[in-house]
Amino acid sequence: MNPNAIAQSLQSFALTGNKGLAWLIDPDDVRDLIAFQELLISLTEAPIDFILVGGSLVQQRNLDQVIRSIKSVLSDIPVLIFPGNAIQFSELADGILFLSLISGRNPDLLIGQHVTVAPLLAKTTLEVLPTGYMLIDGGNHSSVQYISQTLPLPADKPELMLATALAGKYLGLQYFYMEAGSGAHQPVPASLIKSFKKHIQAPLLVGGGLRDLTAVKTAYQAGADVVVIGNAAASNPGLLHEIGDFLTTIRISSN
Ligand SMILES: CC(C)=CCC/C(C)=C/CC/C(C)=C/CC/C(C)=C/COP(=O)(O)OP(=O)(O)O
Ligand SMILES: O=P(O)(O)OC[C@@H](O)CO
Ligand SMILES: [Mg+2]
Repeated sequence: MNPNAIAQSLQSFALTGNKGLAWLIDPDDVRDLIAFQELLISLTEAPIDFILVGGSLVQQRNLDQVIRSIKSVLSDIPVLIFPGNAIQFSELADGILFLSLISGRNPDLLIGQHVTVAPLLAKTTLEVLPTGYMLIDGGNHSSVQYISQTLPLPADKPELMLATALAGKYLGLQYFYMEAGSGAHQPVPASLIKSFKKHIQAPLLVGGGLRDLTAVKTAYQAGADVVVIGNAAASNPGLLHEIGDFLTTIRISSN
């Protein structure tokens, strides 16, 4: 496999204006492997660009098993670790979002966990994607906020988000993830996404509280390159098909 395949794919979304779809699987939610395999099989036709695997907590040691299951059914979709901490590491993944929580001031999540896992990463072929992770206030307390013990960026202060993102860019971060928090009451506002994209060309992932196609379209129209769907995919896997149909239509009409 091309060692930069994921980076190139993310860059091409940002360069071409094509839109991407990522499905977030929390390994803690995978308790019944047979039901999980059935869910994967039901999604073989959905045009999912990336599968993210991770969570704020680790309650079971099943990361390898979950990735093996994904690979056995959806072998062509890159699997990226979306780590809450350095424990969430598997050589079976294709890449890792090497998150630095730049909206916060917790050194362990800016550089600490990274030092712990870097020597292991150096021994693998995982693609490492240096990513500025910005937690945005989604109207409720998220697991990320609690676990990280950090304050989210205010949702109505684009200038604070932009200063943070620019600092991340100048530090060399190449990808950005605007996160309202899993299950956010309000997703990241379009105004923040627009403000980011007006000033920064880097690929932008947006997630947290995107529950329906309307919310996803709003994020795309504002400039999100990739949207991340977690909870809503678990309660309604049909949403991934709906987004897929929408993407197929816009990809055809832009050709
Ligand atoms: C680079 C390495 C190894 C670690 C970086 C670790 C960092 C910066 C973490 C940021 C803070 C954090 C706790 C992120 C978690 C992100 C994540 C996987 C969220 C998924 O959603 P959950 O927060 O698990 O949602 P639920 O509460 O719905 O389970
Ligand atoms: O579970 P949801 O609300 O879709 O959030 C997805 C992701 O952004 C969480 O890290
Ligand atoms: Mg979780």
